[in-house]
Amino acid sequence: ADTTDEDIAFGTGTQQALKVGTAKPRRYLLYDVNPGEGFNLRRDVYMRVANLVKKLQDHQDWTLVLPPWGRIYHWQSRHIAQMKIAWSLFFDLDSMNKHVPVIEFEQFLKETGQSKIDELYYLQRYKEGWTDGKWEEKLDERDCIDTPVYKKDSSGLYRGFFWGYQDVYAEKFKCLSAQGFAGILAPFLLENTTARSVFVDRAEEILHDEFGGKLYWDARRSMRFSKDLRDIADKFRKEYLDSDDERDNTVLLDDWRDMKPDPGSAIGGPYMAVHLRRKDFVHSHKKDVPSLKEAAKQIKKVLKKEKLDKLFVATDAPKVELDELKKLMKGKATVYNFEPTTCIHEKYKDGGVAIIDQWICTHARYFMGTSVSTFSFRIHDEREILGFNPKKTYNRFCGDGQSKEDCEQPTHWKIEY
Ligand SMILES: C[C@@H]1O[C@H](OP(=O)(O)OP(=O)(O)OC[C@H]2O[C@@H](n3cnc4c(=O)[nH]c(N)nc43)[C@H](O)[C@@H]2O)[C@@H](O)[C@H](O)[C@@H]1O
Repeated sequence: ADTTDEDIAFGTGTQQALKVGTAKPRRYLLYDVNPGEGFNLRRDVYMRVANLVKKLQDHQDWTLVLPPWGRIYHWQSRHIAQMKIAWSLFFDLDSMNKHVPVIEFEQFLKETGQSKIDELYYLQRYKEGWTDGKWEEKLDERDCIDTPVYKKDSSGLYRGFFWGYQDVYAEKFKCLSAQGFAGILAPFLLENTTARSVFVDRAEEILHDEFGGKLYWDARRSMRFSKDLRDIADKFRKEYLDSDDERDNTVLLDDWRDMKPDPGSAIGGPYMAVHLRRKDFVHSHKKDVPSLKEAAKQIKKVLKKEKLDKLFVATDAPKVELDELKKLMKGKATVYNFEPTTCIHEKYKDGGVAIIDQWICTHARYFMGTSVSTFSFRIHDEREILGFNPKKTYNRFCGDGQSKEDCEQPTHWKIEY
């Protein structure tokens, strides 16, 4: 079963001498997420798929192809080109590669020398929902529930958005009803198909194999931000917030696998940071998202308790709201927010600016986020990785008039090393 094309070509007599030729050819797993999802949920889906690749790697040589960034609803700066963005603009690919092999989509095109994806599977739920009210893991080829976003052209090839690469097509397309953990796809990919490149779209349909387990955290820890973005954020910390890694005890070792700080060892810079998610959250999470007046009240309470007088605000709020918050904080704290230069904004785009905000929040002495925002959750993880005291991390704003019991604080997820 392990015979490869090379073995056949060279015949069995030369097999001994050509051991090197017995390696199976590299297979590629591509994936994408529902277009409506935001940046930080997409990062979570990456981790699920990365750990699927980890599983596949036990059997065959699979490489994960990273879906170019673009067309994200929240990236609203229309004057900036925000398509076909490489992962390396945001993340440190060397770090990610220490967990599983990953390449950019353009590298995939180069390596395969064509614009073809062999097989495309579009994940969807089961039309009938759970059978007998029971949840079970299952995976089946089914008719598409919704009208497919990929269409057959006159030569029988499947065309679609493919991240804006117009030449790209898939040779085969199927809808796949999936209910279960990411690993459910492993037997399917190993046994039901021999295609060299397989694209799984709507990968958010599958769940983490072991949420909060060692592999979960390995994938998470490997997802370091790019050095450029960290440097910009670090410069801001130093210039405005009296914060640097030596003093704050947040030194980053070159290799994430070597990092295992004692919980509570990271002190952070002498400022409080908040992630104040506004826009759609103001309406969609009304109960849990405070008015600006209430937010200011809650911030002041912490500043007093923590004896801090600097506040860093990360927010998607329009300028008028931020100005209002600044007014409300007058006399209690100096308020800082990161405003990119045109050059930084154009180069690193809305995604990069958001990462800079996250990295500054990560290094604060005390952090308070917004309920159920994945943007805040990723800051929690980052602070956990650096070794902050969980009491200074897992905090969130409460809604106006929300009782303490109703304002459940975020869960503390401990790293499994
Ligand atoms: C309910 C769901 O909420 C999810 O949002 P949620 O988890 O907060 O978090 P994200 O999935 O990251 O989406 C929010 C996006 O808004 C921008 N944004 C939010 N807060 C900040 C901030 O403090 N600074 C900067 N620079 N940008 C911010 C940024 O582009 C970020 O990726 C959405 O992704 C889903 O589409 C859905 O709406």
